[in-house]
Amino acid sequence: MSAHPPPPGSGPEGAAYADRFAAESDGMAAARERAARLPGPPPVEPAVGATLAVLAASVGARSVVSIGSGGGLSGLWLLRGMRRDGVLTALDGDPEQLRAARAAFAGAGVPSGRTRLIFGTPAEVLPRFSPGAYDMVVCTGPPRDYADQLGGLLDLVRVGGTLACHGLLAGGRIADRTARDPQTVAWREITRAVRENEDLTSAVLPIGEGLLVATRR
Ligand SMILES: C[S@@+](CC[C@H](N)C(=O)[O-])C[C@H]1O[C@@H](n2cnc3c(N)ncnc32)[C@H](O)[C@@H]1O
Repeated sequence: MSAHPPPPGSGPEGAAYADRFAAESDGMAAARERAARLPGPPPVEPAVGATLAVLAASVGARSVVSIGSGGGLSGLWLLRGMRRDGVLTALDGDPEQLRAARAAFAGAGVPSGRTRLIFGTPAEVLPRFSPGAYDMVVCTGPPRDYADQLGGLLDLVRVGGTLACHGLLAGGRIADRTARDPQTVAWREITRAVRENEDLTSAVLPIGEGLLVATRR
């Protein structure tokens, strides 16, 4: 199938507008500043955060798992969209990132009972979670670190719930069939598994570094 030409308004100007449209709270701005001082990949762009919030709201999310808490920015966006009694479970393999996420949630006035921060990798932590018990699972870490756990992550999502994975368009290599670097290979595995899963309806949203979304039918 041939690709359509990009519509007017897409590209950098469209992306900048989408980020401006997604107004971040003071707590989010503080979390972004704190995250910028940490080593490691940057937090999600405002437009991606806002999309995560919309997805959380659209599934009436009460329970969300976030793989790769980072400094808590995506968590704050998710909490904005979740029900007021919802609980966000966020895990990260870096204690410094978890500390930053804890500070971000406290600084934004999030009641402590609404977040559960867990140190560990998906492989270590997933066995503790109940299959089918989550309205949404969000992955923002490097795909190599959870590609082999994708089945387990999908099992967490209830029928009608949503999986969102951020970063697949970073570097523009996924569409390049000759690209063989480990991150691109991991993204290919993830996108193929999601697209071929008949229990999922999926799409790629070209916002931020690319958001793969899939809803369990
Ligand atoms: C892009 S950052 C997350 C940004 C965050 N979601 C936000 O928007 O604020 C990716 C995070 O994944 C974490 N991470 C990377 N590999 C991991 C692994 N194997 N297990 C758990 N966390 C991991 C990193 O420590 C980092 O904090």
